[in-house]
Amino acid sequence: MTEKILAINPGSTSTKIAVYADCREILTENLSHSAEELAVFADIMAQAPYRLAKIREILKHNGLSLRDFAAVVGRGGLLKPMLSGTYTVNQAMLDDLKNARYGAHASNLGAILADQLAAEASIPAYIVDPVVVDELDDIARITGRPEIIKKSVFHALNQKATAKRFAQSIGRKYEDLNLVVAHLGGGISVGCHRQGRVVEVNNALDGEGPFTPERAGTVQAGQFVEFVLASKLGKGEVSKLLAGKGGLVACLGTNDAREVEKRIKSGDKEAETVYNAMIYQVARYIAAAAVPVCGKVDHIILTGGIAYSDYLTAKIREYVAFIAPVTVLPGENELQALAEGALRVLSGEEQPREYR
Ligand SMILES: Nc1ncnc2c1ncn2[C@@H]1O[C@H](COP(=O)(O)OP(=O)(O)O)[C@@H](O)[C@H]1O
Ligand SMILES: CCCC(=O)OP(=O)(O)O
Repeated sequence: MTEKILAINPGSTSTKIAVYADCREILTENLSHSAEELAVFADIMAQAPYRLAKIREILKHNGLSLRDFAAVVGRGGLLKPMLSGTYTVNQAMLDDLKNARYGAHASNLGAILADQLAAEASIPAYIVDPVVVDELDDIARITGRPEIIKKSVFHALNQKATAKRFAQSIGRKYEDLNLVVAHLGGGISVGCHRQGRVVEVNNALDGEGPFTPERAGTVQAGQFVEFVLASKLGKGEVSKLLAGKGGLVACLGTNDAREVEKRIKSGDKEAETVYNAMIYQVARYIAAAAVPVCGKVDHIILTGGIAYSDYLTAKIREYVAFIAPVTVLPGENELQALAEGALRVLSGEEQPREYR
């Protein structure tokens, strides 16, 4: 029997949804939310009714009822560190997300929206490979301050789905390869996938890694402390300096890499200098991600929205081709990966995991 799945991927500036009949996509929509639209909400949780109404409109417009679905699946947000897999949305998870117990990010809405819609049709709600999938080697967790332990926060869903798809495309098993995967989007994460496990990756949300369209990435800690103390900003505002108002937003006033490239083409030297610096930082993190496998990288994969840029991918290739061949798989496979994760559970191929 054909199982219909509703997949929901809330991002910082968009809500992407898709409907799958088994693994076949029959509808996809990408709703952009402008900064002005979102500015009226006090925090991310307050956006839930607004985003929910938009999803309902799409379903109605396409003649779909929640009763048509076997399950709803959402992107997984900031929760406790978790193993890769499909999780049933439960009360413990909803409580942690609603209270932003492990931090606030748009992905926190994935389980909340999936749960609300699924409850109305008495069908299950799931999340798959949340941003807190943790497969780090223990050595990667240690920092020079014993009270600060590195956390794994990255584009786990797209990184793992893209890496598995790449392995399949070359007739190899994901678990037999050493891959470096760079997700290049609003946030950027660069992971070392050693035989099916992401043993090292920058924390994409928390001031670690290359700077990005909207994040500061790694900044020199001493200077940052001085700046924050002198600024007298509150916690929320300081967090925004790192994620939301950092990177290209801070340096060039836009989070749109396409706009930056237009400026470069029209001779804007400042845009060129900043964008090239971001590219250089991504390349450095790719080289660093070769360390856990002592340089024995089978392949480097560039993915995410900015990987559509020939300008950027050509420059990264130039920097890192000495390590391993580079393949560009632009965009993200997140909605498909969500649907596949739900289907594996519905078909009995995989047991859903429980969040405790
Ligand atoms: N053809 C393109 N060339 C360069 N940048 C692009 C292109 N298409 C999308 N982008 C950029 O990709 C970024 C968003 O990537 P995406 O992976 O969708 O983000 P997120 O990680 O927030 O889901 C934006 O900065 C956007 O400008
Ligand atoms: C929270 C880590 C994943 C991430 O950065 O997602 P976006 O790039 O979609 O903000």
